[in-house]
Amino acid sequence: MSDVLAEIVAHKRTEVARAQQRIPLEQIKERAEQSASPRNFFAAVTRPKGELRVIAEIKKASPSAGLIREDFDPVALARAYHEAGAAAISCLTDEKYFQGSLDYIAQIKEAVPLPVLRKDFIIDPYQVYEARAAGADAILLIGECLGEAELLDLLILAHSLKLTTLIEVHEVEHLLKIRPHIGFPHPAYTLLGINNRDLKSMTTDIGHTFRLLGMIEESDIDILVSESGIKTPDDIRRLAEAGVHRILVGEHLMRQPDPGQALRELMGG
Ligand SMILES: O=C(O)c1ccccc1NCC(=O)[C@H](O)[C@H](O)COP(=O)(O)O
Repeated sequence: MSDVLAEIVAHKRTEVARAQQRIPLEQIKERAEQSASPRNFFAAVTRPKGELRVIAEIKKASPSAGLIREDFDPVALARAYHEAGAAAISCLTDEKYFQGSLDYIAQIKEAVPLPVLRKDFIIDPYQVYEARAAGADAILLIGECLGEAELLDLLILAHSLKLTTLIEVHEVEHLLKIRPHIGFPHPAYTLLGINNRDLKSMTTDIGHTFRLLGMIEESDIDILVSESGIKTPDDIRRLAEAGVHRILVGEHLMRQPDPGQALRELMGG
């Protein structure tokens, strides 16, 4: 694990412990069970087959870039993304490193009909219940942060709560670890993400998706999401030529004066 990821994960453990003191596990479970049924994130991102679907990200800051957008209104951003044709929204909920908030999810869902991903560093079942209680439709699980048994436990829990899971990897060894579990425990709830961001060098390269593509079954191409460092219509054209039609874009959109217009241009007008 890179140093930055190790630091974030260590902080998450203390954050989860503190959250459990405020709201005990039994209580957060009850809240999760009482919350409205999730929107279908999986279907929004994978249908129609073979057509571009964009997960547009709401992210104020990041460890690699610092503050990305000063004029930050998550609801206005969600509306702009929806009007521009985003298939779904990814919302950073980590407070310390990304200046996000779990509260943004409910605010966004009240404003737009799109499904929303809780983009955070999930390492504990408590956070899965917390995500569902906050209104999330999907959660991110990062291969680099989780052992195989932990990953399977979290996948089973997410599925029992009807949440879509985006399992993301950067390193080949972690792709090898998760590959046998793609589609587990149910094929209509799991997406596979290749993150083009190298957290050791803090650089992005969409060539990383092309390098790992050969290790992915052709039948899984429709659930494959290329994430990070996507900035131009040409990036999207190159990914589409390789059969990759699902993408997640954050920083490029967040840096533009008009993120909705930037998304339209990125998607080819
Ligand atoms: O972005 C970072 O600096 C970062 C650092 C440590 C862990 C994760 C990090 N980013 C999360 C993401 O991968 C991106 O938010 C997401 O894939 C969108 O990427 P981009 O379009 O390049 O903003």
